[in-house]
Amino acid sequence: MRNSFTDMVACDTALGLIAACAEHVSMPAVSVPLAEAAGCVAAEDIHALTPRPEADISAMDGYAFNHAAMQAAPVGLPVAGQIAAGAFPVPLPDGQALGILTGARLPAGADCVMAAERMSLSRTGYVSPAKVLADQGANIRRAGEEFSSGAVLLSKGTRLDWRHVALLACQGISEVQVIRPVRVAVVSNGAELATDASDARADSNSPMLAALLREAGAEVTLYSVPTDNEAKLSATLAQAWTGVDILVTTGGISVGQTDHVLDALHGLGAKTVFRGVAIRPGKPLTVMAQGPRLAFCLPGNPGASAICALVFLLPCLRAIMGQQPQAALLPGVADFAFTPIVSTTHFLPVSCVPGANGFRLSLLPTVGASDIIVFSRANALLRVDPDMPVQPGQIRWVLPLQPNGI
Ligand SMILES: Nc1nc2c(c(=O)[nH]1)N[C@H]1C(S)=C(S)[C@@H](COP(=O)(O)OP(=O)(O)OC[C@H]3O[C@@H](n4cnc5c(N)ncnc54)[C@H](O)[C@@H]3O)O[C@H]1N2
Ligand code: MOO
Repeated sequence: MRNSFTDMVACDTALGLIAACAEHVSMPAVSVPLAEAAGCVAAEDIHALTPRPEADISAMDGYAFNHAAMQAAPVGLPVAGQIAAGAFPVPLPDGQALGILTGARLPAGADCVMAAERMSLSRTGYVSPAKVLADQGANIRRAGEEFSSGAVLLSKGTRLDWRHVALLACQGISEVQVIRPVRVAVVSNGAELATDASDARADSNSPMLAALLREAGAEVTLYSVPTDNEAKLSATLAQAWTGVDILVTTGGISVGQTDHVLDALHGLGAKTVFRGVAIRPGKPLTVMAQGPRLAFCLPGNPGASAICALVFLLPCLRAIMGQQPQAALLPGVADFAFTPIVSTTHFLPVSCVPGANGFRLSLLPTVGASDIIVFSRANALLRVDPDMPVQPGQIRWVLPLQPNGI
């Protein structure tokens, strides 16, 4: 089978087969300290334990008083004391005002707060509005106005970031149930990766894939097999696949005499999910499975490896971790034409920059599947299906390449 692409599948067929495999893989929930939860995926819906604010509180540093009492007091109300956040206040004494600080709980009996700079304080200790009396209820943040107890704060499958950390921290939550990160082993191979090879090449795919996978929330272990020896490759693949959820290989899957990855995986009992995809670049992409454990065999050409990881591997990872498989796409207006070759889905690195009518998409010059630098010049990836040639002026949707969007 190694030397054949006769059973190559279409792009969407490959995505469908991967999605079906991902359904058989599930990650257990684990508890992590909130401080370490950014980047993890929530394993359950999280509900508010308490309303926010928990009680009626002051929105200003100023004075709390009873509106009717202030209205009826020609020289204002005597200030009986001060309430700061952190202490439970005594009820407002009848016919008096209390100094109050931002965030402090409103004392029973008070129904209005005015900012200190809008009040006059007499030498005798009476406080009154400097100009106009604020409305009843002014400057009070009501209990539960942001959310009530039991409200859904975040849903299962949410990838946590600083926003969710703040939300959970305000509830006093210090531990979160998250989906255990998918464990991935990345194995590069090839005699040219040996540092002492007479024509040595640097391994750029392993660090690239590790960075992509870690960004997506995976736990990554790297292995290198800097030789074309099939037995050594097989031994490392067996070791790498033990205890991980996904094995990722890069290189050694085409039709060359030294391309041993697929045979080695067969030897380890793996079955082919698909061999080859009608895409460019990335045609040799092959996925294999052994029970619920998946092996993504990516091409060695760095550009092809990156695109296969972005388009096929990361959606699988997200699905396994309970997230939407497809990352959000952005619309832009193409300023170029591109005609795909027959029956082939192309992936084009493009630049996506703000223009007069939304984002403008421009094709970047590339030398093809081996190109690395084009990904530093591009900030998005455009999928072009065989029946959807690109025309200038057309709106097309692109996948942002940077983790924080464009
Ligand atoms: N007769 C054919 N030859 C090739 C075909 C084909 O259909 N018929 N397909 C081509 C395509 S498309 C691709 S893509 C490559 C994929 O080949 P492999 O996956 O077997 O990759 P290698 O041959 O091992 O390496 C290709 C290229 O990539 C470099 N490489 C490999 N690993 C790394 C790494 N970890 N970091 C950086 N660069 C790496 C390697 O040095 C080669 O230059 O096959 C075509 N050939
Ligand atoms: O598809 Mo290969 O991945 O063109 O270089």
